[in-house]
Amino acid sequence: MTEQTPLTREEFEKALKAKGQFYHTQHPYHVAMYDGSCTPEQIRGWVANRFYYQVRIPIKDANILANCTDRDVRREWIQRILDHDGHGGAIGGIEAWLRLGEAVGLTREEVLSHEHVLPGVRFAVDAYVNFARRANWQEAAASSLTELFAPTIHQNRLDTWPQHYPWVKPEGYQYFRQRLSEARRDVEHGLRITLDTFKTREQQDRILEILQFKLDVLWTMLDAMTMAYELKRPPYHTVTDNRVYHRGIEL
Ligand SMILES: O=C(O)c1cc(C(=O)O)c2c(n1)C(=O)C(=O)c1cc(C(=O)O)[nH]c1-2
Repeated sequence: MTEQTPLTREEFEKALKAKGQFYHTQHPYHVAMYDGSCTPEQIRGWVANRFYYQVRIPIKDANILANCTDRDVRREWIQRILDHDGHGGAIGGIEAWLRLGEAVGLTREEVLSHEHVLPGVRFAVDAYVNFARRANWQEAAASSLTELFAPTIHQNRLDTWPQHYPWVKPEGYQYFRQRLSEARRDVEHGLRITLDTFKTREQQDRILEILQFKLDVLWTMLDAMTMAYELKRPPYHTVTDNRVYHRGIEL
């Protein structure tokens, strides 16, 4: 079998960016969020479920750090954990997300308890964390590259939510504001690692598939929320109105 010609650095970057067409911005749940047609229950459901992603991201990044043998990379990567957990006088992303929860009418306790987190969301997020735990650190770093497509998403929320959802308290928007610059910096670092590391066509194809896996994680989270909050078919809806699905156990 002849080896396939590797993509040049520019071609590889272009192929990674082309994956943006499958970003969760195209999911109907997100589309509804921007055009103002989400109900308060759908907004609250999204905020409560996405909190599970927020709290798992630093654990995911700690796994990457644990596997990373490059001191310079570790010195930069650690910033991601500090951004989410907070450091010095700055509140982190997790605290900012809890304030978003309060701004949309959820209590801190309710969000912190994960009581609204749907099994499909848990499974998707856990798959991402487990991937980062097992993969080599360069592949795990590449899986964060969906953030290439995220800066506009945060800006879109800042542009559209206040007019569509005036009942959301403005204090809630801090998270989206702080992510604008953080996401740009993270993605620049992740892209540098990816382009510097993966040089053969086989490796490059594998990274494109890993990025697709990460897109699948994000899309699947929204599918689970669609079932529960739009189609009113949460797990076990044919049996009970109670939230009987598992909570509070670490798998
Ligand atoms: O709101 C979003 O749509 C969105 C998407 C993503 C992403 O693409 O994974 C992240 C974030 N937000 C985000 O806020 C965040 O901190 C973050 C970290 C990561 C990552 O994979 O390390 N993705 C994302």
